[in-house]
Amino acid sequence: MAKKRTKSKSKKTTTAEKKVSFKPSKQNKIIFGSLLIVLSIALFFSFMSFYFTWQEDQSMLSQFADRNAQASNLLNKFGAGVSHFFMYKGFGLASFVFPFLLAVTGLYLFLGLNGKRLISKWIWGLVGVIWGSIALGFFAADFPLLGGLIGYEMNDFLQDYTGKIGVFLILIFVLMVILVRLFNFTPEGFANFFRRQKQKIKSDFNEEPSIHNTQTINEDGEGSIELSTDDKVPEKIDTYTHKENIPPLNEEAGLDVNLPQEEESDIDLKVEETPVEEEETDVTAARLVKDFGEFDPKLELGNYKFPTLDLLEAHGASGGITINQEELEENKNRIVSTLKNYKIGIAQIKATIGPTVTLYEIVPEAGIRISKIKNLEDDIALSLAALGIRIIAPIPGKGTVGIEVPNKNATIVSMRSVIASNKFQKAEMELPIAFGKTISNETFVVDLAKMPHMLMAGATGQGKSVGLNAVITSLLYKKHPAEVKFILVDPKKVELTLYNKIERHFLAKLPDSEEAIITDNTKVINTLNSLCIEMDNRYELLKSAMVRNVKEYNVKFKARKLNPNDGHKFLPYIVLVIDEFADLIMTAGKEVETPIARLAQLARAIGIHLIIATQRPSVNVITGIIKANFPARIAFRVTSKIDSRTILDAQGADQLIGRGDMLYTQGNDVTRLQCAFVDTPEVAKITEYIGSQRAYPEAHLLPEYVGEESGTSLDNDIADRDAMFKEAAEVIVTAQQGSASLIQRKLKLGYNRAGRIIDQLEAAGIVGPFEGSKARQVLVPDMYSLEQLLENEAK
Ligand SMILES: Nc1ncnc2c1ncn2[C@@H]1O[C@H](COP(=O)(O)OP(=O)(O)OP(=O)(O)O)[C@@H](O)[C@H]1O
Repeated sequence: MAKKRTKSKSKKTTTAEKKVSFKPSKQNKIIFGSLLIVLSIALFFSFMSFYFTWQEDQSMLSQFADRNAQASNLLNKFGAGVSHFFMYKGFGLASFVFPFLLAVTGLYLFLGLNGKRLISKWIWGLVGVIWGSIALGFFAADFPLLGGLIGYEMNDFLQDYTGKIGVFLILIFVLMVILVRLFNFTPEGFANFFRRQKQKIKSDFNEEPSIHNTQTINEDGEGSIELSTDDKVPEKIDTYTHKENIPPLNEEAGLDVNLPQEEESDIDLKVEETPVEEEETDVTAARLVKDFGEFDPKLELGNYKFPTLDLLEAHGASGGITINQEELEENKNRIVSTLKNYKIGIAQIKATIGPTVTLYEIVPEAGIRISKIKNLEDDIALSLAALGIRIIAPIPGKGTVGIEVPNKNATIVSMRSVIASNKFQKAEMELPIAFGKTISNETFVVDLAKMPHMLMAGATGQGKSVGLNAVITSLLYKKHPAEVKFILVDPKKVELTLYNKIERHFLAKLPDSEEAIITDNTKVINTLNSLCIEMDNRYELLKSAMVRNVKEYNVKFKARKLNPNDGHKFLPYIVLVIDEFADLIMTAGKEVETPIARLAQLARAIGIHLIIATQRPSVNVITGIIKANFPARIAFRVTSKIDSRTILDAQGADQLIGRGDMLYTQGNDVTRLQCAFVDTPEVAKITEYIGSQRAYPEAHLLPEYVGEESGTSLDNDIADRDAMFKEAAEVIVTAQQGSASLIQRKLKLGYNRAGRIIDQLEAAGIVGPFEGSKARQVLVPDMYSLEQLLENEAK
């Protein structure tokens, strides 16, 4: 019932929001765009014909309503009237800018382009109209139609104050502003342009010899290669040959004389050309951004609404912590008297009240050894009759010793309160996670992208699943579906199933799998290997884009500096969550450890982050290699000191009180936190809210991974070989790297075909057998050996 009610509620809100939205639909944009284009054509023809027919049509203007009266304008009375208004009474010749602006606006709407730049086009257009009409206003006495009435009046008005020369200077200044702002005019650019023109004119005198020279280069072997690249940039050839022709020998155009000089001029040429080429890509990108705006990855789900706060419960803790003064005093007195029993004097004591634990910071009297206090942990716990006492001696960065004492009545830290906190809302992080609150009741927000991977462990029932939900929820509240994708592995089959509803928004899966959430351990191996392929692909993309990490890559892609035709695309973050990692290691063992370690080592730069959770924090699960690559670790309560050491390399997790009480470390410091509580019904509501919105057609697809068992056809039948077999073999041998993704990339093939070719290469003895996530060994050392091998086969 309750679910139904929330469903209908969310439906209601979406329809209400739909009504309020004034955004025109795509169809309306096309219709309106076409109208503007037609109108602009009509205006253009009206204006054109106005110049020939205006005198005849003068008398028509007063007879607009008379159906029998006809005007000579191409668009009859409409054309005559509108043109009279714009051209005669308005801005004269400059009015032609209006049909142009209307046409551009119409095209933007018609093609559904991003209209951000349109406003500036209109502003500059209007500036141009005013400038033109004032400038042409100078000729109003002889040709009144050039500047129109407004142009004349404005010119006259300005002349009354500044005189003719003054108006002229003002116009020159405004022209300068237009040139600089609109056309990026610079004195150097102007000089370059002038120089280029000069060279062009010079070369026109030497046309014949220049043809001669190009031919010489063509005949030369190397020359022909140069030419093919030059073809794209014809200017290069021109400059190249023109420079050639500048020497005084132009009349004879002796080939031998000219060629050595080529080298000399080449140096000049390179110095000039290189920056121009660099600028070219930047200029193209800037032009694209100007015309279409920055690339917006969120556009496809432009109407996506982030989950609202009211989907989360306050858990009765919105008012903050209730301080029990008596409890505070009592604990303080007990601590002081216990220490006194052991002859430890206290100079000062201070309490910081957290949601579950209160920290008593003491400054011992001079001469007291800190280790003495540390050893009294159990005695203090006994005298306070409380579980979960932890002594931090000394507190890092402070000259004090901390004693953490659990509160009698712990306050639940609701997910709602941490999500609503300023710290989270204003967090400028790539993947912000609001874990909960610290001992001083501050919201604790960290960036998963910086961690860059996280290990979460704790005995059963201590809050691990809630912790995982808190992490995922944080990201769902902050990230658009285009920006982050989750891969969820849930061997328990019940913990993460709720996220099925957001499969087409936020989840990623293998192309051939039905379920996005992986519950079968054997399938995890394929997913991990596929992620390794994704990682390799992403590294290739980063390399070709010449950036160091995914953030820079996406910035460059958004600025349209990377061409999607070269395989570039917006790269969302991928977060792999594995619940019950111990279970996975038990069933799949080494096979998963290797790709996980590889991902953990290399994936940070390319936006793949791993979160693994386990309730069995033993050394054969959390192995050295895993630990080394997971610097961010979270420990919920564990049963033994050894477990605590396995997770954190420090004790303390055994002294936690459970129910979300946790220790977090990202290197050296260990922070005690109360994990935010998000209950299953809340997660259900959030996923329902997201799931009911428009989604992508399917879950984000990971690269296909062809496992060992699928490469069965190892028969070495030459006739059955792929048409690209030889090319692929050459690629593999040249690169000395036997990977299907290399073939895929270089030969632009699908993964399945590339996989088949790799199998055929294996059958032919060119690459070695499958070696998990590693590339196969290449058995042929060089191209010569390859040719011989293939020739022998053919015999
Ligand atoms: N942050 C929290 N605040 C308050 N209570 C919590 C918190 N986290 C967990 N709990 C309580 O502890 C119970 C168990 O939590 P949870 O299901 O997350 O444990 P778990 O470690 O995942 O257990 P298992 O390993 O069996 O899945 C919850 O039902 C809840 O009542």
